[in-house]
Amino acid sequence: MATAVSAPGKVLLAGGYTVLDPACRGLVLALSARIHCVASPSLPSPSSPTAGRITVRSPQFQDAVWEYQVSPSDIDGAGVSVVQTNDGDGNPFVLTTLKYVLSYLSLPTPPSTTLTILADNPYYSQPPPPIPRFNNLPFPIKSAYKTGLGSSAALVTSLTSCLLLHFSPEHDKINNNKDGEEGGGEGLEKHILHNLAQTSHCAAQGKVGSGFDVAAATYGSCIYRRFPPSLLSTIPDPTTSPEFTKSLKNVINQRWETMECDPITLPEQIGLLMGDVQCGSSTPGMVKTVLNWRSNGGEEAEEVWKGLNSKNEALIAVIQGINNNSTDNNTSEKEEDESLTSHIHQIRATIRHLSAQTSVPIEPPTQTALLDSATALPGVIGGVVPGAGGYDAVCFLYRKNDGVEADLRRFLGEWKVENGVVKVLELGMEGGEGVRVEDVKGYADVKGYFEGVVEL
Ligand SMILES: Nc1ncnc2c1ncn2[C@@H]1O[C@H](COP(=O)(O)OP(=O)(O)OP(=O)(O)O)[C@@H](O)[C@H]1O
Ligand SMILES: C[C@@](O)(CCOP(=O)(O)O)CC(=O)O
Repeated sequence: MATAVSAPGKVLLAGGYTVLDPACRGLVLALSARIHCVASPSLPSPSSPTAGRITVRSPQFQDAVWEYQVSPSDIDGAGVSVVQTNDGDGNPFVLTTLKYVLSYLSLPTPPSTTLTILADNPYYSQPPPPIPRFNNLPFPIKSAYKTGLGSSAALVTSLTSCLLLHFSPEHDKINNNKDGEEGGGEGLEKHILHNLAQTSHCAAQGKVGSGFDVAAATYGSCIYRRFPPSLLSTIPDPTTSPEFTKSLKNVINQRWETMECDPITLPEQIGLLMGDVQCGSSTPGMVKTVLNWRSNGGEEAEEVWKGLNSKNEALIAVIQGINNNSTDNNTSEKEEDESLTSHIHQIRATIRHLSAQTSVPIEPPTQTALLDSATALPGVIGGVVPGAGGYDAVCFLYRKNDGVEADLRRFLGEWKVENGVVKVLELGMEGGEGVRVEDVKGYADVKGYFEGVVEL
């Protein structure tokens, strides 16, 4: 029997950098661009042993097959051993997730299994339409231009969930009840999926990001407050420590009480449009510089940081206010739009100040020109350079009135950037669904991608 799961991508509309601080919250929207993972028994192979052989394939890309042999560790209590057996580049996100999930399950010799990964098109810059679903890109993953939608977080979350469901005979679904609710319902609890995906993702990245991307991949759109970073530093080295498995299970099975992921959506009449500016940025370097500036900047830096956080909170409050008042007519659409526009402007002004203070191009001048010109179009409420900022993508909010989206698309299609024009990413906002189980029949149109498996 095959198991299929998908998890959504993200856009951090407000809270870039400040969300790294557990005292601050960020506004993250889950996107309809998903990464799918399908686990199926592998076809028997005369050259490999049947137990402990895991093959991971990402068939949209060149040379994207990773074969692993899984076996018990020589050290009692250490993580299971997962060794790549084929040549070529490794994939740290896949390897670490396998190691952590199989150790959590205490499964050192899983049955021979193939995991097929399929990513929706908006994660990477694409040729002009029409293109098929799960378009094939004729190069390795490392040569793909990412659009900043959190491919690694969606991948790790769907792979974690797929492995847990496929190898846990007691669960065939995900429990969608809110974590911690009394009388909780059946299925694999989301906080276990989340904690395990978050831990694997941080370990694979080699740094602890705020984790808003894994939270959105698991729980959907939310107002996010980071877990305490010290939580993960208690987990010792998986290869050498006899305490690894015990410590991992302990961290995964507890509730991460101070982390918050409160559901939120954009008001119904407000649309989201994202554009790929096709240049790319290096997030880790930008984060390091901003955090150093904060550590060394004394009271002045602290004031900017707090000011930015309170402006982010104010935007969140306006969105929640519009959502709560949607049935009373006291506030006109015009007033709502003006309030949103003004709050977005204030956040951007503080971000530009932060950019100037740190010399980090969070909202570089070329993006300022693009955002300001687009915001001047009728019905366009405002736009931001999301997340870490830079040159990956832009994100706009607009009123869903006749013609507004079409005008904005036309405008972006004519706006010149270094490598051409801004390309609209074909995606929308999702609500609070997050990671979900998929029907394997839904992949019938892309059967050719599923090599080496017994059945779909
Ligand atoms: N379709 C895929 N199949 C297998 N691995 C993938 C796939 N997409 C992404 N990855 C893994 O994720 C890595 C990219 O992760 P990275 O964190 O750099 O990007 P991202 O999560 O998309 O970016 P951002 O955090 O800026 O949104 C790739 O190098 C690869 O290891
Ligand atoms: C700068 C930061 O706050 C946001 C990065 O966002 P993105 O990956 O650029 O969407 C880092 C983080 O939260 O992990």
